[in-house]
Amino acid sequence: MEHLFINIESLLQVREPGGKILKGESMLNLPKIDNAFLHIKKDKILDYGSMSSAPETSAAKVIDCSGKFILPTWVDSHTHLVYSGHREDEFADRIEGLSYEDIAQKGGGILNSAKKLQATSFEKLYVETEVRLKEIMQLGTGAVEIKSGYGLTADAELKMLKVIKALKDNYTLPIKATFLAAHAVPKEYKDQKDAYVDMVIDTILPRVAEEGLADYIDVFCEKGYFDLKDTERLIKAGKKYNLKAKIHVNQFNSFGGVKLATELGAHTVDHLEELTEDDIMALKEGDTIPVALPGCSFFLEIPYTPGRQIIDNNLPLVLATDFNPGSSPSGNMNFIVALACIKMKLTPEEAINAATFNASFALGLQDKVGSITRGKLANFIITKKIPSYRTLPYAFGSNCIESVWISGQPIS
Ligand SMILES: N=CN[C@@H](CCC(=O)O)C(=O)O
Ligand SMILES: [Zn+2]
Repeated sequence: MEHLFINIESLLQVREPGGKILKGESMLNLPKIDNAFLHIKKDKILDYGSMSSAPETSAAKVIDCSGKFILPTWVDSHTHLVYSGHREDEFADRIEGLSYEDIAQKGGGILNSAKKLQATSFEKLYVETEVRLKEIMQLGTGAVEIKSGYGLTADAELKMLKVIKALKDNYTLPIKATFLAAHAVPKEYKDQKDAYVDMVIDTILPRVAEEGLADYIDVFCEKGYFDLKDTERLIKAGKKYNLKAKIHVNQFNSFGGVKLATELGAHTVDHLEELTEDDIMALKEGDTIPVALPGCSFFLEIPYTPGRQIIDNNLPLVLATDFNPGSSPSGNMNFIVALACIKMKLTPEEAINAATFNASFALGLQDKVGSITRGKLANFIITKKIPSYRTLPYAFGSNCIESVWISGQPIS
């Protein structure tokens, strides 16, 4: 099946194949073609250009896009989409003055979600997660990373990863799975953190690798969770199974995790709300990609990742939702792009680049998604009739999306 989209007000993020991740000033450039056409065949982008060179074809269904913009779907490179139940009570506790740390200390937080998830069947967990996956696709996400980490036992971690595997099998959007058993020390291992890390490395990780259930390994490197030594052990253990590292780091404290992760060649470092000059230096010395999660800053009222400073240091930046029940219960990438502009002072062009093209590199999906490029997946957003693409972050609470296409099909 072929589709030809014509009279597109502006076709955004148009790039030739083989580009590199955007750093510094290059993030300001959002390449576009005004008054454009887009031609797709089956699940791929076949061609695009200005309307003056639009093909005359009877093979394609023609769709008029006058007044509308087309851009690649968002790439959400950091989510915890698999969870069971919610944590609204903790939300209310925080409104009454408790901090995220206070709640975790009383057995809430990640351990609360782990308790719920351990008691939930695979089938129910799949259904709960699928609802969220469908929701984020409607919101324009066309590739996503999903983590384990609310299991914290071999069985429950594998259950989570199998839910992700089932979603990979049942949906055409690219999904990457990340193994995050080192998300919190479970109650059963209280005061025996080393024994828990041993168990993760010696028992769960080999099974995860053997069954091919993960693409990445992650650690919550933070005071009260996992320290530098644990993080190093887990990154090195993942490497033995060819799992690159994506690390939760510097969410509340900066104590050397960024330097360690970059030196060990982590693929991404995510959060970075607390970032020192030394951390910036470490990022500049390596190839590790910094990922900001402004939904978490918004929801927990903690500092925003200094994205402006990261870009001004000629580094790349990626934006993601961190969709999870505790610190960011939203998978709305449109809101993330708006927050990045409003709170982190990114320009709309920088924010869109961080949430599409650069984000595809954070998942190793740069040959498949992230831009309008011949041969890439036909995963794109058609906006409503809006005055400018800058309306997307500007009208932050409005739904500017008319339809979302994944693998050459409109999703319903
Ligand atoms: N910080 C660690 N993990 C999640 C939050 C987990 C939770 O509160 O359930 C995050 O990325 O913010
Ligand atoms: Zn997270």
